[in-house]
Amino acid sequence: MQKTVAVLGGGIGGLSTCYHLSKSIQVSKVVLLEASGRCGGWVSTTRREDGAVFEHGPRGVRPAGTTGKYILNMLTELGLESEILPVPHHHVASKNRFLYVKGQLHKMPSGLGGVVRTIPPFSSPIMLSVLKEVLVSKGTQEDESVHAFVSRRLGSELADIAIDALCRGVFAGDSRKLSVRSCFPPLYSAEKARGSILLGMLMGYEKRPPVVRSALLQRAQKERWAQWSLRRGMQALPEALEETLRGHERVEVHYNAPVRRLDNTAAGWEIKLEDGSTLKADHVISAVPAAALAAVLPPAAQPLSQQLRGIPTATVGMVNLEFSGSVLPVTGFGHLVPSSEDRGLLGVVYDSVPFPEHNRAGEPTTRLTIMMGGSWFEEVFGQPDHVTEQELLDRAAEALKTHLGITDAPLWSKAAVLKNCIPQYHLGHWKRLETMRQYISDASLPLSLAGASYDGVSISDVISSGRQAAERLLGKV
Ligand SMILES: Cc1cc2nc3c(=O)[nH]c(=O)nc-3n(C[C@H](O)[C@H](O)[C@H](O)COP(=O)(O)OP(=O)(O)OC[C@H]3O[C@@H](n4cnc5c(N)ncnc54)[C@H](O)[C@@H]3O)c2cc1C
Ligand SMILES: C=Cc1c2[nH]c(c1C)Cc1[nH]c(c(CCC(=O)O)c1C)Cc1[nH]c(c(C)c1CCC(=O)O)Cc1[nH]c(c(C)c1C=C)C2
Repeated sequence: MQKTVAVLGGGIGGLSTCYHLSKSIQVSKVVLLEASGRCGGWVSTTRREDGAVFEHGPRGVRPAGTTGKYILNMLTELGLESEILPVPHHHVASKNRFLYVKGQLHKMPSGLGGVVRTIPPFSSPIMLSVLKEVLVSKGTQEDESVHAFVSRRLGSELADIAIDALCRGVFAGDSRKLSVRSCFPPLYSAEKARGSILLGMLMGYEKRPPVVRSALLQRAQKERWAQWSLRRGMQALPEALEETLRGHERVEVHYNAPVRRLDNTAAGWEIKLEDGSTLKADHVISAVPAAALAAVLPPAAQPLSQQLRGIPTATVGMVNLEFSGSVLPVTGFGHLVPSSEDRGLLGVVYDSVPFPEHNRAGEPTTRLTIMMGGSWFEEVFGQPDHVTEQELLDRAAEALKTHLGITDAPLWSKAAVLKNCIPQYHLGHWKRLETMRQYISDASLPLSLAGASYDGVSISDVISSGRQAAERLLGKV
């Protein structure tokens, strides 16, 4: 097989796809087509001259699970080992996460002491709900909302407060709409395999593929890393991937190359770009958001486009702030706000706590990120295109004052609306994926799907989706 493969989208998913394709001599040419003038997609870092680093997208990656382990091996291959900033499990940013409920910050229960006692805002010990969970009979539905699943198994209080907030802190989404099967596969699989989340966690619920234990992975396990970032910010990861690809003779990287139309001909794909030029490819791997792929597929693939358009997204209002000195009344990773408390304010990340290395040099400062909107964006702020930076800054300042008592004027700020930045895996997402993949197979379309729209939104999941798309094409899986 000597193929030309076009990869659509230069986010972390598209870059990972190209990286894995480039390792095989079966592919004669890899062409990466990215609409914007930069790589990385939602992975975006501001690096100031005084050394301060601000994240506008992802800020930490979990090394847990197969996908988390795999990415550590990739960091070694990319020569990024010395850049890693690990946060171990015993770090205060791993132990302390807060919920803002009824006008007060509450530390989320953690460790044995935290789960055996009644700790506000909960009215009974979490351990009690967990032990009772073993006795709850197994669900029979093919899918369930995250909220319904947790209410049924662990009680409505945990679902209303903790799980509602968790879904906002990962998907910026609504636990009453998000699918447990697609958003939290371990919970769904544990119940299916063992009849209980607790038993599933204790006894195991799936076979995990072996992962090569590189020296870095062994170090992460020995030091018990909970998450990691990079010294020059998360953007250093797509930059390193891009640099590696640029040095590769079989890879072409095109920026400012928005794909406008895909036509499937007898000789393969004809890819029309915005500038009117056309490229040919034997296979296309799409790593653009589902709706962006739907917009460029030919009319004949309408059933697929319709399914792709059915994957919703959430918009996040994001404000990065820097303050002089130490302004936080508590220390930890940050706090989340359940939707019952404030629909528009999702949470606040205390960036300086896990990553003080990203503070400016020479002067003590505090960096915070306030995240707003998500599934509630339009309801609270109106149309994303009409929301001003000042509105976001004012809303962030109000939250910092009421939640944390911070009234100082910031030294530096940046506000942005991240339109449609997180895909929402709503109830039945798994069935939609099955229908789409069946269509691609039945129609013999030389097309693969990668990126955050399908099988996980975390950096590790998205990198893994690119690797899997490449390996399937190369016949390894
Ligand atoms: C605010 C926020 C915080 C997050 N925090 C974390 C975190 O802490 N940890 C974590 O693990 N994950 C986090 N994530 C999730 C993770 O960052 C994303 O899921 C991931 O970066 C998505 O990568 P992607 O390549 O699938 O998509 P994208 O980043 O959306 O990349 C797609 C690319 O396709 C391009 N494109 C679109 N249309 C076309 C076209 N027609 N032609 C050519 N190119 C096109 C776009 O310009 C873009 O560059 C966060 C995400 C957000 C938004
Ligand atoms: C307040 C909004 C958000 C915060 N982070 C995100 C949003 C929308 C986005 C996000 N955060 C994480 C991921 C990756 C998920 C993964 O599987 O690794 C994404 C897409 C990591 C994460 N953040 C929180 C949790 C519980 C997780 C899962 C992994 C982990 O346990 O570390 C909680 C959390 N997120 C935010 C805050 C303020 C917060 C808790 C205090 C911000």
